Amino acid sequence: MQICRDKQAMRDWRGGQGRVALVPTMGALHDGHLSLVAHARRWLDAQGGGRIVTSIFVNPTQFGPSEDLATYPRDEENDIALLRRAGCDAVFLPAVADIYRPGAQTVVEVTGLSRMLMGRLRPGHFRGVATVVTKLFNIVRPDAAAFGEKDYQQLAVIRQMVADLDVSVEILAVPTMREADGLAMSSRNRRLSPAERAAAPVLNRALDRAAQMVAEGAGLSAIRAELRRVIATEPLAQVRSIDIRDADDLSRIAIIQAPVVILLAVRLGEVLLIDQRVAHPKGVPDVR
Ligand SMILES: Nc1ncnc2c1ncn2[C@@H]1O[C@H](COP(=O)(O)OP(=O)(O)OP(=O)(O)O)[C@@H](O)[C@H]1O
Ligand SMILES: CC(C)(CO)[C@@H](O)C(=O)[O-]
Ligand code: BAL
Repeated sequence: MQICRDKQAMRDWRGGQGRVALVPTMGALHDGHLSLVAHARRWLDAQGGGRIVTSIFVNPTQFGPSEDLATYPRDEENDIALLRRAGCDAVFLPAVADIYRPGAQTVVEVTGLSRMLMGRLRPGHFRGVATVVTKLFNIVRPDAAAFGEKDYQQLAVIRQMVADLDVSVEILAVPTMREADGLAMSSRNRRLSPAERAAAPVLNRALDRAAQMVAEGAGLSAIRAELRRVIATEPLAQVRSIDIRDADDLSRIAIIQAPVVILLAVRLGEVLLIDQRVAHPKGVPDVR
């Protein structure tokens, strides 16, 4: 596996390759990330083969001033070993100064989608994400890039950016990998205390219950109340946001007539966890 520590090394390696799929990450890798690598491999195989690049870059511009940039988990040695074992072909590990040159003035912002939901909780977050993903696409020039459905709004932002700016990268959406007790895998799970970790599967339990209610034809306010009730069974869990939106464009809905996405942001101690579930009302087939 080729290790590229700056963008020139990445470009040099990329120049000699054919088809490439990119897996953008912030490191501290877990099986969820490795499922993105496996998904990228299946996509490449279906196209006749190619190489996988995983990027590891804790992107400062997507963290707000009071967020966890300084404490974000980092584990480079283990990440490299995991990627080698997973059959990744190259890893891109740039320094912040290599990605953000002094005097840079240009940003990429998906205006509508970035200002709602997590964008309200984390102002500027999706501008940072869209900007760094654009830069990664320009450096690596991938044919496809894999993103997890766990970060549902991020996936929507990237899809919108790619469509709006005519970026010729195919976006691969990968289902959420979970621990045996249902907790969505996340690098931030490492920062949970044992008691917080024990409480954390409540997000998945609440989402299961809400999806069942959607299928049974329940209304929005009853589903929201039930989500709050289930989460309140764990006193350590503090709800930051509960949203039920159109699954395609994340727009607000008055009644549930089409597939919806249920989005949760819940704080456990210092850690903000997110999870989501797409749910289908009775009689509306899953055609997504
Ligand atoms: N459990 C998971 N299953 C599938 N994909 C995942 C999972 N967790 C993260 N991803 C995806 O991996 C990519 C990189 O995410 P990132 O490095 O931020 O990891 P993370 O575990 O989501 O970390 P964080 O704790 O910041 O949420 C994103 O596309 C994200 O959606
Ligand atoms: C897509 C991403 C790598 C951009 O920094 C990040 O937001 C993430 O890890 O999901
Ligand atoms: N997985 C999303 C990256 C972030 O929380 O900043």
